[in-house]
Amino acid sequence: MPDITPAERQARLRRYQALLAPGTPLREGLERILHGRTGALVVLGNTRKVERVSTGGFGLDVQFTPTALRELAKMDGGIVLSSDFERILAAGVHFVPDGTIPTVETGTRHRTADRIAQQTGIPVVTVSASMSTIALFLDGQRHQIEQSEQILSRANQALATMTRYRERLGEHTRSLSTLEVHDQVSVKDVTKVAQRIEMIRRLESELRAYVAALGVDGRLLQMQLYELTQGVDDLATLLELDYRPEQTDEATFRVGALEQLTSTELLENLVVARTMGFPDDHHLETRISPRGHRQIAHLDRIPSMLGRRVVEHFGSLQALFGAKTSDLMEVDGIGEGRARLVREGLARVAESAYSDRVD
Ligand SMILES: Nc1ncnc2c1ncn2[C@@H]1O[C@H](COP(=O)(O)OP(=O)(O)OP(=O)(O)O)[C@@H](O)[C@H]1O
Repeated sequence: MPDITPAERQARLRRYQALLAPGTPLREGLERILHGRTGALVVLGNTRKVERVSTGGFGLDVQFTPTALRELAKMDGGIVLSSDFERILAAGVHFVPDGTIPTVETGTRHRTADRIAQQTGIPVVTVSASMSTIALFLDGQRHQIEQSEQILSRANQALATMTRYRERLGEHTRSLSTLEVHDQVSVKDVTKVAQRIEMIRRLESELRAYVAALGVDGRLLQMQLYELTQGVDDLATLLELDYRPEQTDEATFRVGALEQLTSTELLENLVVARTMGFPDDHHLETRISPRGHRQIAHLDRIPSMLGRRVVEHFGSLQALFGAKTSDLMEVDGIGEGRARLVREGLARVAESAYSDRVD
């Protein structure tokens, strides 16, 4: 395969995993072959390069159906599908890829599949008669196509971890809110929230891969994932708006920058602080004050544009806490009703902070 970025490689893998996910016609055909205890070698597309490594067999060009695939797999040799996977173009094909292409596979079916995929750039799926497994050969790598139960058990573990991460994120943001009211936030308190956001994002990407591989069996998981990740991106944005140092621009202060860290680095608060863009003169204990975006965004019935305007007018959460209804009415778009809503909302935030303990 010509040079492709790791992200493109990942996207390509996801696309083929989705094609092979439970519930798709291709997966159904492969499952039938698996349960019939025969094997198969299926080339997922037809190009000049594929033709060049194909010999013998029967030209068919018939509609793809799971049953047809299962029946044709009984023949010796491999099967070629059209590039849109809608038609079976040939069966009983003997493939002769370049024998010098390195492969770690042992059986002839799997060695051939690996080499065809490497030589032509077209993915190949195998069903192993002896091992009862389905594998996808793509970009020089073998990917096991697992049964839903196996994927689900790992996905459920990841989901349980995600639930714990989400709880911890909730604890850290509540504690941040309390500290904000007392104007006692330090760099460390913000990095702790950012670190949890990044951990959730990492796990989310793992769980998305499970959802893709599970196909129809992944619907419940998808809904649970949606619930658990809701609001996380907004939180990251609000954190950036609240704590971006004066002299720093938007591109240099980003929670998203944490994606470049290794999992060990992500646990180091100081590394997190530097990576997300706190300047060198900020230490973990350096006091910082929020502008108030996050607190205003959580107030009911205040549209976000208006909320931003209020924050920009006052400049800091502390100034907002000190604002009277008449001060708030100086902001364009804020009448007496909304000014009261903001006042009462902020008073509730302050009250709940005084009833919470800060740890
Ligand atoms: N070059 C090839 N072209 C097409 N089909 C092939 C080729 N080589 C092997 N096969 C298919 O694979 C079948 C079994 O091969 P073999 O058992 O050696 O491979 P394997 O990789 O160990 O597969 P399995 O795990 O299914 O036993 C052959 O009967 C044939 O249908």
